[in-house]
Amino acid sequence: MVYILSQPQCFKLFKRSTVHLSLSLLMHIVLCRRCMMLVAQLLRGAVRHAGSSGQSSITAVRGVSSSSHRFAAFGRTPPPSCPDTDHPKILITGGLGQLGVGLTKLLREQFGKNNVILSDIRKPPNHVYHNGPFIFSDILDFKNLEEIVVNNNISWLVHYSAVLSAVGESNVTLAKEVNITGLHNILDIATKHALRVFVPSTIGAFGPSSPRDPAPELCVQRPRTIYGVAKVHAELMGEYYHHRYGLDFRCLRYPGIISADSQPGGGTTDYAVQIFHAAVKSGCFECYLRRDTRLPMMYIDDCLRATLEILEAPAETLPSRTYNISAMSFTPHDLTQEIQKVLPDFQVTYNVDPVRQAIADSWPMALEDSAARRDWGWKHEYDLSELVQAMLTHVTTGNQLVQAN
Ligand SMILES: NC(=O)c1ccc[n+]([C@@H]2O[C@H](COP(=O)([O-])OP(=O)(O)OC[C@H]3O[C@@H](n4cnc5c(N)ncnc54)[C@H](O)[C@@H]3O)[C@@H](O)[C@H]2O)c1
Ligand SMILES: C[C@@H](O)[C@H](N)C(=O)O
Repeated sequence: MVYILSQPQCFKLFKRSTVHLSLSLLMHIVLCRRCMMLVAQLLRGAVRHAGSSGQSSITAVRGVSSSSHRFAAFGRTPPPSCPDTDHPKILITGGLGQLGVGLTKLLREQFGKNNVILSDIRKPPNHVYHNGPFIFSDILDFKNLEEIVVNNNISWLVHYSAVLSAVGESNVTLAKEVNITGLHNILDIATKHALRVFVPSTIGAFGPSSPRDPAPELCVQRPRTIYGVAKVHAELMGEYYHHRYGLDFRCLRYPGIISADSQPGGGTTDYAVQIFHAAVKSGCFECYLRRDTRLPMMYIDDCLRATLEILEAPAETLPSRTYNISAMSFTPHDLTQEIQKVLPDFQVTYNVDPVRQAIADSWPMALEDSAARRDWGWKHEYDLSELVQAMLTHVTTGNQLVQAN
């Protein structure tokens, strides 16, 4: 005899957390699709469990249907009651931006696919969705964020959600909400649930009265953008929570990050990504910054490795909780010349955007990062020539793949 259950019937069945589902009973019922996924998870856990204890029945997970978010997460990640190893369980907010997908890949390689949950308020592309756990999370929704942290047994939180410098100047209200109110939610939840929390800061946390060449770790910070003001606020709040409540807060001031397979999200340094795509596709590029605008920059692989390194660093090696990290500094003209060594016909023209130029002029030309090198062994691998080689190779290969498909 076979029983076919509808979704509500399945919910009822699983809601009774004390019920024991025997394997023979399961063989006679056909569950709805979502519940089949849950049962598969339970069976996997039971097989592991049976291997050690010899039991052959499965206890339904308590309260499994009490929340749709929790249920969705169970469908895609192991239940919190069966952590597969001692690895941290990591949540990345704002993970669909320029940096999040790459960091997710690196952290999954290090800690296991199911231990890293990517989240954002946008719908992920198919290849991201199918690559590991993804969940909707709006950092402005405190309750939803806390529920995700608790239900998934999160121990580390990487907070990437942000509104970047140029977009922030065009929508100050949104930047205040996401970059300040959102950060408060993150710090409060991280403190309440004893999480390790990583919040990136930026060269944008310095301003025109900061020393510019190079900007040291500790100096005057009076940024002129809402993005920069929010990042100084994040640095200070994180350090305050660390000293006041013992929060394990870790922060790196990133330079402008350059990546081949992810697009920048509306910052002032975006030109340094766009230029490579233009060089490969059309052989010409119109730059919105002046040719002599020198800014600190870094290849994404170095940035993500630095992030993993500070996340893993033993607390006693971190006398400071906010570090500069640096790799190279260049102007649009320097970058053009380096690209022209490979693509001699590449042409760049300049059409300066006054908003982004004013932002860039208020930022440092270089960062001083000796504390990171001394305290936790930071070392960059990519200088300008290696960056250009890597970017041109990746962008060209990416283009060929797109054309081939
Ligand atoms: N990319 C860089 O050059 C650079 C340099 C310095 C610092 N940073 C910092 O690194 C972090 C990641 O940068 P990025 O370049 O990937 O940013 P991005 O702008 O590309 O992505 C930010 C993500 O945040 C998400 N987001 C916006 N509002 C949200 C909300 N309410 N809830 C949840 N998510 C929300 C967006 O959907 C987006 O996917 C940011 O904090 C940024 O300030 C980046
Ligand atoms: C520098 C960094 O914070 C970001 N890329 C921006 O330009 O806004």
